[in-house]
Amino acid sequence: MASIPQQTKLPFIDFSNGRHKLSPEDPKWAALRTQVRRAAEEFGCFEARFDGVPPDLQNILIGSLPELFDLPLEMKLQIFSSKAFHGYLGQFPAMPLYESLGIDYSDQHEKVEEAVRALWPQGHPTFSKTVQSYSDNLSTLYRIVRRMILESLSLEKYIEEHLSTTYYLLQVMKYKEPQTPVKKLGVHEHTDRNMMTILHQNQIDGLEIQRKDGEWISLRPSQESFIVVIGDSLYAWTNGRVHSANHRVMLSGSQVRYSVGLFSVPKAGYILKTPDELVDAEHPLLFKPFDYAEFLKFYWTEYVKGADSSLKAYCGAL
Ligand SMILES: O=C(O)CCC(=O)C(=O)O
Ligand SMILES: [Fe+2]
Repeated sequence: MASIPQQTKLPFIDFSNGRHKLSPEDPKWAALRTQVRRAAEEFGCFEARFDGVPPDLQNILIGSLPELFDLPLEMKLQIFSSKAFHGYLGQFPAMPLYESLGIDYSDQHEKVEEAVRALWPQGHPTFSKTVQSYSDNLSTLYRIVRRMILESLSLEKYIEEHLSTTYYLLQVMKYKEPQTPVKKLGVHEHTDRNMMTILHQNQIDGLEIQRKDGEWISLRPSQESFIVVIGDSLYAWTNGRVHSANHRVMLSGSQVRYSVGLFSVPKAGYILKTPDELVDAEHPLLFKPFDYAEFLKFYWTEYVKGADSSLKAYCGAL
């Protein structure tokens, strides 16, 4: 196959649709779907403009993060969850700038209340409401992208199953100011393990995405934009038809960076299995069926040992 020169910029896809929710009946749906498929295949990532989350809501959420991260460490540790990578993460010697807090089922009122009460025993209605409605609004973009990818593979029949077997985790992140003109590590390079992640940041850049040819691109998303990242679970489910983007955070300067990620995560007990339609002589099965929660346990145990904790090491089929 002739090699196509790689774009140096991340694809930008505009999902904004005024007062109407974008739907498959919309005249521009098919053209957007082509862009999504191409970006998912080539980069595993793209910048999205989406007007389904009011800018105020984005600003209130990002604006509430200093108060949250200023809480004493003991309080933040309260929402440490038993699941690896959920709850409070931070104090890593290898990533000293990074701290994050995750709220499982962040589109559901009771779950958010429970997490918030661990931080503020009296409750914090503004924060709870913001988290929930941000997750709820942004999940629409997730559903649109997911539908477009499945349609582009002629696998519409799996859409409902996909949506009912994943849940949302909202992770908020803080990166301390590095105080240096030379870039310092915020988060080491990785692929996301879940299905898909939608990121938003304050105006401090730092996210970098690796192209398939190995080059790193520094992203400069506009203030209203989101960055959509495909994770290993969707890469596995599609038998490699979409790419999961390797990415990292590198920071310089004297300002604190805050970011927010909405992660769509397969529910525990659900067995992720590549549909037979995507397996043939040209596309041999890449991964055996797996339970995501079990994979995460494996990931964490192997990771702390410094061993290969990739999805391939866990359930690679080749
Ligand atoms: O802070 C960011 O923009 C990205 C963080 C990230 O890659 C992650 O939490 O998986
Ligand atoms: Fe990530």
